[in-house]
Amino acid sequence: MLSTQPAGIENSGRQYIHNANNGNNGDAAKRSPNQELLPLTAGINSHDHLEIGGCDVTKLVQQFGSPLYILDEETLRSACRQYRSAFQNYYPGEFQVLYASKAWSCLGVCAIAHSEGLGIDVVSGGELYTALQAGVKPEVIYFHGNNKSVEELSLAIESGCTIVVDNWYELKSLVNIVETLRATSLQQTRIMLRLTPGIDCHTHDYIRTGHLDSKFGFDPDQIEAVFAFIGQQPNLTCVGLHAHIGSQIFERQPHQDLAEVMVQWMEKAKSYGLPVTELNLGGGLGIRYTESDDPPSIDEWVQALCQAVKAACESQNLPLPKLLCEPGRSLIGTACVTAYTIGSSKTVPEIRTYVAIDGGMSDNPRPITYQSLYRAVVANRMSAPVSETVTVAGKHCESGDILIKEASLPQTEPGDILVVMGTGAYNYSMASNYNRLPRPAAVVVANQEAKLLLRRETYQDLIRQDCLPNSLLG
Ligand SMILES: Cc1ncc(COP(=O)(O)O)c(C=O)c1O
Ligand SMILES: N[C@@H](CCCC[NH3+])C(=O)O
Repeated sequence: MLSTQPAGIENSGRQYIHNANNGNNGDAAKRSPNQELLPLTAGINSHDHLEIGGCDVTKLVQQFGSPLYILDEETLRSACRQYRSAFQNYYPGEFQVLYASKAWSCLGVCAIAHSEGLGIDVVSGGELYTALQAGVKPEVIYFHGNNKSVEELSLAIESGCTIVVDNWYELKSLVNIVETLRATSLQQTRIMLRLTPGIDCHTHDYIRTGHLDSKFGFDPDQIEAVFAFIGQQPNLTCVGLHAHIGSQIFERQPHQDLAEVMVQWMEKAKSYGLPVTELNLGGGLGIRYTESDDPPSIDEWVQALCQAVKAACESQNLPLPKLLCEPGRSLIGTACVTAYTIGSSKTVPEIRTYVAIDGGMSDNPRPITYQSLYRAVVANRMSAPVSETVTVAGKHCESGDILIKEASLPQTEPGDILVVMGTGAYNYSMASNYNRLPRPAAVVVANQEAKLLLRRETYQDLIRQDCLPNSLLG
């Protein structure tokens, strides 16, 4: 077995692998994954290679190919446990943590989250199907979305999951569908209502959702009419209210404000006779993508949320609701890295050096979409001194296909393995086949073993859906 140095060692002058500055580097269970750059099990082995889950990253690439998503099971499980234990510590009522599977929906990830006692937030028929196929119980699946189709709503009703109703159009369609389905079988359908709370937060415009000018949810001026309407529906049980204000948030105040506003709406819903007992305050806790990112820990975030809900309920004299939250990024973001192989490079004198990798915007569209920042290390020479600032470019036919504009790296050469950190959330799930690149494989690593989570796509996969009418053949 290879000997391993802890990844938290101070590594000055070398590649940046020092994890969070929270003083807990030795004890993985206490480190909040969202405050780290690398997965909790990251280390350097005696070959000077990056190791994750006891697996040499360079060898994983040899075995499974490149690019490769590498998911550290311990980091994901630890984040799930930290969410649940924080609720146990700070919330005297019932609670349920959901994994927002939009961050990365696949069978293995849903199965891990579910095995840790988490439910699943889904936002499409495809995500719902994936969660069900992973063995997730419908009682802990919550179905979101601002334009669910009739087919999706029917699937949701038949599965028995809870539907988070987003707007009037959906509510009225739901009433009709439930009525039709009821002729054949059917219990009451559990719904929650998504409200637009009018709360702002500091994050990228595209990932803010709780401000008034948002496509999601019922506006405050519609809510009472919605409560009255639902009160008349014999087949729908409105069990609670939901709001989500945005993603990659480092402040705690917006969620505290949200708790206060939502508890007031709970009280109002009750005054219309709705049996609301559940309150879902969404996700949104940010993660550390670069050294300057400083999110609160999972524990701190949950504590703030719980205290705000308790205080609001006390002041309104309301019983504590069953409290739900639905984080995505802070559960899985840091648990995964992407390993690429370095190929060509190009120096534009006095401007920059481009170093190209064998993936790019198709496996990680976040930099081109949100100007997101990432950090990387050369995994096959971990103690090589950092000596240059280069621009890491993808291989797509697109000038904006730049993964990292200014990466501090040792001198690189073709064949080096570049590991980009923090790629667990919204990478695979937003991946595409642009330029007909096959999507990479993903492995889950633990205890020196790597198992396939997603097979690498083949060229055959790329044309699987293509049709070639005879009339087009010459
Ligand atoms: C409704 C809803 N819930 C949960 C999430 C998960 O957010 P995050 O990944 O920031 O925790 C999102 C994404 O922003 C969302 O839109
Ligand atoms: N896709 C976004 C997050 C959106 C969250 C969903 N509402 C990101 O990559 O940051």
